Amino acid sequence: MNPDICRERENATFNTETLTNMLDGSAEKTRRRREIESLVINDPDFQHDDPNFMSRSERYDAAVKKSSQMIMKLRDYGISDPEEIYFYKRTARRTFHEAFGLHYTMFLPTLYSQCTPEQQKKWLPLAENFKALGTYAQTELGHGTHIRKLETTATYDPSTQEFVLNCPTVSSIKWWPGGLGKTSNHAIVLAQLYTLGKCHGLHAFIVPIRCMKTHQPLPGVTVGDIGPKFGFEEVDNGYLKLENVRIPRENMLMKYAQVEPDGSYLKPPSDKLTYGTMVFIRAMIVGESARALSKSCTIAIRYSAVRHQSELRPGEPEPQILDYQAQQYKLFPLLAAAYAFTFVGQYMSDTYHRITGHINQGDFSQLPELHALAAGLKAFTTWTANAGIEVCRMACGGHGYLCCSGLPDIYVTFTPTCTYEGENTVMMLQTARFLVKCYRQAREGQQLSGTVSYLNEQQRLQPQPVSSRPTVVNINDLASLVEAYKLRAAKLVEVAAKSLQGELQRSISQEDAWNNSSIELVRASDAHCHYVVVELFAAKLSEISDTAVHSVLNTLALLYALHGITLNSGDFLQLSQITQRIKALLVEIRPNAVALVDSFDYNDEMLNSVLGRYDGNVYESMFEWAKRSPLNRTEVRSFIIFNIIQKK
Ligand SMILES: CC(C)(COP(=O)(O)OP(=O)(O)OC[C@H]1O[C@@H](n2cnc3c(N)ncnc32)[C@H](O)[C@@H]1OP(=O)(O)O)[C@@H](O)C(=O)NCCC(=O)NCCSC(=O)CCCC(=O)O
Ligand SMILES: Cc1cc2nc3c(=O)[nH]c(=O)nc-3n(C[C@H](O)[C@H](O)[C@H](O)COP(=O)(O)OP(=O)(O)OC[C@H]3O[C@@H](n4cnc5c(N)ncnc54)[C@H](O)[C@@H]3O)c2cc1C
Repeated sequence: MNPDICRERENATFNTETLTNMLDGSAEKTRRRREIESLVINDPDFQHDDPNFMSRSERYDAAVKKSSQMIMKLRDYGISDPEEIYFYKRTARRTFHEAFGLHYTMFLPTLYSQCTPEQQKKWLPLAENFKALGTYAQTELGHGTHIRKLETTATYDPSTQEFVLNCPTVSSIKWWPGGLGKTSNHAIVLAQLYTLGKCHGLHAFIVPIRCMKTHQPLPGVTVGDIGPKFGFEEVDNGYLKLENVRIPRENMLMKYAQVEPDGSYLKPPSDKLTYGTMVFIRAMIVGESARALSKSCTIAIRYSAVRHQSELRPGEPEPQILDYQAQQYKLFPLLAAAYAFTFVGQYMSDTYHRITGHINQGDFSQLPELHALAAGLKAFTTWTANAGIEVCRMACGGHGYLCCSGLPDIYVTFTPTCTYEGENTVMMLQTARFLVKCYRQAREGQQLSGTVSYLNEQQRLQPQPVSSRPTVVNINDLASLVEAYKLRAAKLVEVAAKSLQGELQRSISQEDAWNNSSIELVRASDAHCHYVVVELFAAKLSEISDTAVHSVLNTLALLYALHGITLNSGDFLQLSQITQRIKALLVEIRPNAVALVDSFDYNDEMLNSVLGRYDGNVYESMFEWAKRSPLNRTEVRSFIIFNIIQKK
């Protein structure tokens, strides 16, 4: 064990196991998680070479093999709890995605949430036993964001009681769905529903695309892989062109909307229920932001504890780079954000399941807030985590640029979360739409609830414009900082609403007024989400009984809130002493930095990083890793070069 990293652990002021248990929910949950992870770690079937040493085809084949092995092994172990399956799979997958990913994350959830009981009886056994392997085909070449304009059509033929699926133009070709290129034999296809000559908008259909016996594309189906991407090497994101493909009427997901045998259409309680799977994934992505950022912080902070570089005081030994204030200022606010997003991810998942429980009982009243919250927090946390992973990579110097650091793979795998499942700017504008509506309701005296109730508060407190109020902040008191974030959010929502109003008074259209206020609208959503994150971090602290853990997390929460103020000082009165206070907090966190990342409890196999190894033996591991590179398997290439040189 590296002596530096041992010393770091001796200096910690709290028990990492206590914090790990808190993050897992209990000591028993930690035990069980580790037990499941060890099933993968000790399984020779999952010991393979680094995918970075493989070609794309080899990586795809290895990923499909691993997906199949996981299915068999989970059955053999009798692991069926979704959370335990997730622990098992994320340990086996490490940083990488899997070709079956969309089957689990979107195909199955869509069947669960949008099929009638009869349809579930038919499709769930097929899908749960992987006979029907599916993806979620919504995006087309011409449209990803604006789904009301998707062009694929599903036209009902009452004479045969079938839907005819068509991609009428090049721009209507389905493009991007994960697992579509080679893996899936079915797809949930989102298409414009036409029946009795009328278009009823976007609906979901189960479309067989490959033969379940031969895996060959079915008649009328053109399907394939869209080619190499920035990352996601294991995932066969694909294209799908449907030409007069007929499916039975029963293949339209009819929990909410129906087409009768004669072609008559029964409308759903809300036309946004078809969008439900996207809300689910957005809500879950918040937790993924926490995991990507916490893994990156674990790697960068452990490495910074063992890396010695430069000279702090002449004549003294080279210090650990973690002792540089500049290095602490890069990493510790991200460490604080990783903890904040971990708690927000838990809140978002709980809120999603609570509100969808009400929706399943027919109460749709909280759907707008769920959509706004999931959209905003997905955008807010992925933007922060995406930028943070790059900061962690660069904080590791040249070695951070090596694949064996794990950081390039974390980055290229995580970064599309800012685009897919709702492009982040578009998501922030969706949240803004909800906030402006709530602001107007508060102005009219309506009582708001949930995360927007502060808009009532600000109206009641003082009627004059929020933006004119002084901001007095006690920078050592988290409750006071939460108030500052609340006031900032209220102020920026008011600025955006007033911008819209001003544009409308110039008598331009609602749509142009909206577009001309987009900058304020996005900033209002960002401020709202930032307030929600700070508020939830503070609320979590009140649940912690262990004084040592409470103290270290309180320090992190203060750092997160104060650092956020310096990043947005234009919105807050710039409090000159904040920078000094931040410096003092960095010093406070320094002795606990390694223990704080240890508490995330990532085993080396999952972290997949020679820089972030638990034992800190970085250099030895890097050299061993490099020697395994395929380029080093033979000397032939240097022989070729030798020949070229001889010939000159
Ligand atoms: C941007 C919008 C939301 C706009 O939708 P629209 O129908 O044009 O609605 P609008 O006129 O803006 O607003 C009308 C109204 O619809 C509401 N609404 C919008 N979306 C939802 C929802 N999901 N749940 C509940 N309500 C929703 C809005 O809040 C509006 O409500 P309001 O009228 O203001 O009361 C939509 O086009 C959209 O969601 N675009 C993003 C598409 C997307 O997320 N694609 C993901 C494809 S799958 C994928 O990427 C997989 C990733 C891979 C992986 O996970 O591994
Ligand atoms: C790795 C990956 C996996 C994917 N997997 C799937 C999948 O499994 N299934 C699936 O159906 N799709 C999938 N997608 C597609 C993904 O959902 C879309 O790419 C995403 O929804 C963004 O849509 P777009 O590509 O059309 O971007 P665009 O909307 O064209 O975005 C381009 C720019 O236009 C801006 N813009 C667009 N509309 C507005 C607006 N109203 N106001 C302001 N600015 C706007 C955006 O902010 C952005 O800056 C995947 C994509 C990726 C990268």
